[in-house]
Amino acid sequence: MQDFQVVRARALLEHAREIVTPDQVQAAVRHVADVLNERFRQPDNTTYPLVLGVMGGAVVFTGTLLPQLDFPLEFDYIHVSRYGDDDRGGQVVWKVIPRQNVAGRTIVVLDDILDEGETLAHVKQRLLDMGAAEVIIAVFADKDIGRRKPIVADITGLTLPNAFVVGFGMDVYGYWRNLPGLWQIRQQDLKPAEPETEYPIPDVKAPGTGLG
Ligand SMILES: O=P(O)(O)OC[C@H]1O[C@H](OP(=O)(O)OP(=O)(O)O)[C@H](O)[C@@H]1O
Ligand SMILES: Nc1nc2[nH]cnc2c(=O)[nH]1
Repeated sequence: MQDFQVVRARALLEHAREIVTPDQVQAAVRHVADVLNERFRQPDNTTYPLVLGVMGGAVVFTGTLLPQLDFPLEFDYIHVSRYGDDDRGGQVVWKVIPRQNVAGRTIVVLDDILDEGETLAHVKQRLLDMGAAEVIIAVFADKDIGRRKPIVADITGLTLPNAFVVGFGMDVYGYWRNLPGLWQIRQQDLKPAEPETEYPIPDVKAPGTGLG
């Protein structure tokens, strides 16, 4: 079983293409840090933001970014998943909800990727419903999907083409969150879409045919 995992993980990466180098990744994180520092480091700033990393994908982004922030902050995480081990999004599932009282506070939400935007739109709305005064969305990457999204990030590290990527916290079927750069997975290595459930068409006879 473990052999299978290793072989499958390696095969996926063998056919993948690096589209963002580790240096470019670090520059993107630096950019997000610079914008946040500019926003909160001013001497007259009295806001003590609650920074929430969206687990699991944001774990690497969060761990890289936090030591680059130079203002007082409180950190915690929330855990939300929409893709599970799949390469297509489904329902937003909350695994850990915000534990602090967010009412009246400025919240900075950190996530690895803004793709269709469903996850972060949902997270932002929930925080606002809980009384947050302000929700700032900072993403490592924003994917150019060629259509409108339900949310726009306030701070973006870099923009990606419309392809499924892994690395820097992002996984394919659970693999390769640990890569320091971003890799595009070959399209044919992604699972085909689930076929629509097909229901048998009932054999309806016209009335009066004498059948059935
Ligand atoms: O913009 P969307 O289309 O909603 O997709 C973005 C979300 O997808 C990923 O999470 P995922 O559900 O894969 O869980 P993970 O963080 O555990 O990988 C990623 O971390 C974002 O939270
Ligand atoms: N790994 C990964 N997770 C995602 N979640 C939403 N989009 C993506 C993506 O391109 N790659």
